[in-house]
Amino acid sequence: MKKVIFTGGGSAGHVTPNLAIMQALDESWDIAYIGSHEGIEKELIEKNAVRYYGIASGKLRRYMDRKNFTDLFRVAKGFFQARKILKREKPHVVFSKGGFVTVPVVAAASSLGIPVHLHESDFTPGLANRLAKHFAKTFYTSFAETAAYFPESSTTVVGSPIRPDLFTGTRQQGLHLTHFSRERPTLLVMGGSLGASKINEAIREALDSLTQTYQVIHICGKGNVDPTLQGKRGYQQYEYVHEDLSHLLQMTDLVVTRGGSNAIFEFLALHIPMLIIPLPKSQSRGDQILNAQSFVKNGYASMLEEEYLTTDSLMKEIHSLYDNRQLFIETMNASGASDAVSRIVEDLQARVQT
Ligand SMILES: CC(=O)N[C@H]1[C@@H](OP(=O)(O)OP(=O)(O)OC[C@H]2O[C@@H](n3ccc(=O)[nH]c3=O)[C@H](O)[C@@H]2O)O[C@H](CO)[C@@H](O)[C@@H]1O
Repeated sequence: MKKVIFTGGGSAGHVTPNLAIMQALDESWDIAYIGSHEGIEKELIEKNAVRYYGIASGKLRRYMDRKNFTDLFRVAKGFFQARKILKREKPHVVFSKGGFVTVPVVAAASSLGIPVHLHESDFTPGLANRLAKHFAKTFYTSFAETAAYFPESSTTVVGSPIRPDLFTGTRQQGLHLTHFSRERPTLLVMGGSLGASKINEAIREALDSLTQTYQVIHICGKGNVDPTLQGKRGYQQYEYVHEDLSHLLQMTDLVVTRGGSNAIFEFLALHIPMLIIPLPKSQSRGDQILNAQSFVKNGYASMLEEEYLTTDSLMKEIHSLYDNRQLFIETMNASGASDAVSRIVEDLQARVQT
């Protein structure tokens, strides 16, 4: 039997592309997963009935912190745990999606001569993938420009691996779940898989004005549901949405989102006009700003930087996006998004046959 081990975690963006590829592999494949003990990947993968191994994982930081020392030990521990799992499982190939937990896994795979395929979702590679690339043989990117960071001869621009079931929702089911009307436009707010407190605050401050025009679905992240707003007319909150997301997307007319690569490629594939409010440089390496700028340049999105986020600017941008929605939809329609999943699956098949 052909065997592949997937790895990736820390946030859903490092897991959902793995899920997309797993769903496309036929029954001739045996699949297992290595992630951290407590990350979101554990829940998302176990829900899909895939064999899951947790290993120790440490955060890799670019700055001085006392935890760097203890985390180095955790990474080393993770390496030996991963090696033991890989020796027992003997996969033909490891597929790595990024996130800190993947570094010891790909290092262990490389030490055992197991080929590693690696996918980078963001416009510029994160620290984990910058380290992991030294242990990988084959590279994939979502953005064309990102290929420059990897060896030319073994890198392919494939786009983002999107879960096939995200395309199978129905508007009818979405309306049923939300109890919304089919007459009014629906705005979906998605602040990244872990939520975005700044976006949550801004949306709630603008809620009375927003609900005069739109019905609002707000995915606000774990622990961020506001109980005082439960039952408010035209407003539905969710911490995180699993398989029902496809239905909510089918009834969505426009979206306000963080600049996480997977989310914005999904909206592009579904032709949903988007206003991106990227995670600012003060809280990140600025990758979401680059993701967003690339989408704005291509005419797929508009962008509002967090430092300019106020109730007024938010309302103005949302109305302008809605007024110009047809233009965005036509540009996204013409973009001809590539089929990342098929390309990666073909390569995995070929790897096992060689
Ligand atoms: C804070 C942080 O470090 N964010 C990073 C993280 O974002 P994050 O984890 O938010 O990742 P993305 O926005 O790329 O992807 C989120 C994924 O979760 C799914 N989803 C989300 C909410 C929900 O309720 N249900 C659901 O299924 C989305 O459909 C998508 O597939 O990884 C991305 C991909 O490397 C990066 O671009 C982001 O900068």
